[in-house]
Amino acid sequence: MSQTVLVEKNERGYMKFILHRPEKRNAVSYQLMEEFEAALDQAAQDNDVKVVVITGYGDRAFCSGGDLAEFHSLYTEEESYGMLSKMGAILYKLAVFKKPTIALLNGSAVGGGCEIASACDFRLAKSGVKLGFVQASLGITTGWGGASILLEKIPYQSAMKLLLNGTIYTAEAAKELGFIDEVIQGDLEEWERFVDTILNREVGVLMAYKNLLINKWEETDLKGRMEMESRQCAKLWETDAHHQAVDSFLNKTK
Ligand SMILES: CCCC(=O)SCCNC(=O)CCNC(=O)[C@H](O)C(C)(C)COP(=O)(O)OP(=O)(O)OC[C@H]1O[C@@H](n2cnc3c(N)ncnc32)[C@H](O)[C@@H]1OP(=O)(O)O
Repeated sequence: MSQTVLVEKNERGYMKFILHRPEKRNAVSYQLMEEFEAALDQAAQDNDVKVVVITGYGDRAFCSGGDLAEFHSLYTEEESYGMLSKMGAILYKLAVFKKPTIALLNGSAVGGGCEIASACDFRLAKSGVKLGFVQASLGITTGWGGASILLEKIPYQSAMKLLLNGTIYTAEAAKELGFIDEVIQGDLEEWERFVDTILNREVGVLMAYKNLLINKWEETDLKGRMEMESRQCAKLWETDAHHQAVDSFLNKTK
């Protein structure tokens, strides 16, 4: 079975996680969850790593969210809660990761792909990339805690617009809403300029600032709010509206 998260360490002081399921547009499977969590642990323990960067393999997708085919076998509230809370716990770990994190949107970010991006400290996107919290159009909500995290990061009017509409935005429109920090024109490798200054800072300084956020989120029980979000999503998961929407995606004719 091939690796679903490629890990590259750069001598400049960052570690890149590359979501690697191109035939599924880098959708999140159980295997990917395991490898993603292991990569986070590896980066946390490596003192040379100052920044973690998450991106997708290829130029089509950052991440297309949960693997709709693999997770379609989860039918009931309880079955889906197991999967949702598992990835939710990993995204909490990403949100409270002790060093700065960046989502580098090389291609489409849909559904849970936007939840992963929300859990990072910064979101950079290639010009023209499409993204959206499409869960509402599938009869569910964000289920990995992504809305609770998003509400911590951008003005609530913008967050509610992204979540309630459940539609696709361009990177440029998402920047207007504050979701994307920088749109990269031309060569995606230009993203490195964004971290030039940060990588010159002492790791202790980076971690101390991050710790301020982590303390706040511990005090305001971000973890509990994310678990509640997974529970709410699980209730919607077992509705006909959701199962029909997923059937329709999986049975689409090209
Ligand atoms: C569980 C937490 C909440 C969630 O994440 S719910 C899932 C939300 N995600 C979606 O609805 C994503 C649906 N996918 C898309 O909209 C598009 O595939 C996307 C990402 C814009 C990329 O478009 P294109 O580049 O044109 O690629 P495509 O549609 O032809 O897809 C290529 C192959 O990948 C597959 N794929 C894409 N997203 C997937 C997914 N999430 N789960 C499982 N399979 C997925 C798709 O079925 C297609 O497979 P095949 O080549 O027809 O066998």
